[in-house]
Amino acid sequence: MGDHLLEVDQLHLAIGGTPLLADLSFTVAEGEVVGLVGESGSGKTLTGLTVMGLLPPEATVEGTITFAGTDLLTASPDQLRRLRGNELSMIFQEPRASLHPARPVGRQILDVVAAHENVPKAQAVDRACDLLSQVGLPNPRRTLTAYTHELSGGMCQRIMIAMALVCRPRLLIADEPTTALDVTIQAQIIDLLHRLAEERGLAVLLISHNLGVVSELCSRVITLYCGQVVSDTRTDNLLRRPRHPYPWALLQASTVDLDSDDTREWTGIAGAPANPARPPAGCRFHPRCPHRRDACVEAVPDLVPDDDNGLTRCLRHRELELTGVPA
Ligand SMILES: Nc1ncnc2c1ncn2[C@@H]1O[C@H](COP(=O)(O)OP(=O)(O)OP(=O)(O)O)[C@@H](O)[C@H]1O
Repeated sequence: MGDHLLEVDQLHLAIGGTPLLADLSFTVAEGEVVGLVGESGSGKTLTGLTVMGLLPPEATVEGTITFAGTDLLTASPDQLRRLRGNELSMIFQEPRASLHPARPVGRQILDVVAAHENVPKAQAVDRACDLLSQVGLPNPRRTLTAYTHELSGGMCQRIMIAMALVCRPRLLIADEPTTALDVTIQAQIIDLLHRLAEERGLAVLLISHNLGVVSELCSRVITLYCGQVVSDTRTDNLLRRPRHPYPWALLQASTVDLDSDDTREWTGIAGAPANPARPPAGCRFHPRCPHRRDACVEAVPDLVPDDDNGLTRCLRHRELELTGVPA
């Protein structure tokens, strides 16, 4: 396990005494592009914020988060600043909300460059232009003088990605980076992330509820349900033959079609998501699971190796024959 860039182990998170993430464990290797999926409220964003150390003061965290060999939960403030400022970056769903509306975007990018690199202004401008070209923005010098209201959502997201790249991160946590964008622009942002991952060896943790996005970009998918990992497996295996009834239900409920350009968002599955503050006894998914047995109500399943070299949290994962989506 030592060669993982990020290793989250038995993470428990509570905010104001309310448990929200439970026994969460996963890894991301150097250069790996991994999806983190689940319905709204399953804990995806909180997982990203916990790794970034962006939690409110009333949060309590247990477990370990090791990034490039350093435990982020016990590291000194200096170490954390260095890692979180330089090697770890996060981008969010609403790029416009992350940018200041009354300052030219160039000023905001130059602030980030200045915070990371001690270079003269002309060189900082060159560096900002170079980053804007790298994220596919035409006419970077003109873009530097623009305000967010003059730019499209896709352009704002490219600018956020450029700002995340200033510090040459090894891991980018991208939280629903395409959700607020129309389908054509979504595809362009996915292509951009794909190119950056390949060219820079950048590891990406892609948070999404969109199976299409995840299947195009990610080699592995981690599925969260009610603050827990229920499945962690290669994307092709998940699509071909899910081992856990929750990702299976997500696939069935989705309009995933690997040959079409539709938005491929899942349309919801029967029943309401369980509340991590008051999780059901036994398997947290059992109240919604069409495959449950009495044992599922009583015993808490562990996340265990499955027959695909993945991990599954289901007592019945070896006996269930769940169908995926056509290749
Ligand atoms: N600061 C907070 N204080 C208390 N509860 C919170 C806080 N932030 C999030 N939660 C709760 O934690 C749970 C997980 O939230 P999170 O935002 O991680 O979900 P998500 O999977 O990212 O969902 P979405 O797709 O809607 O963004 C939700 O029930 C949410 O209401």
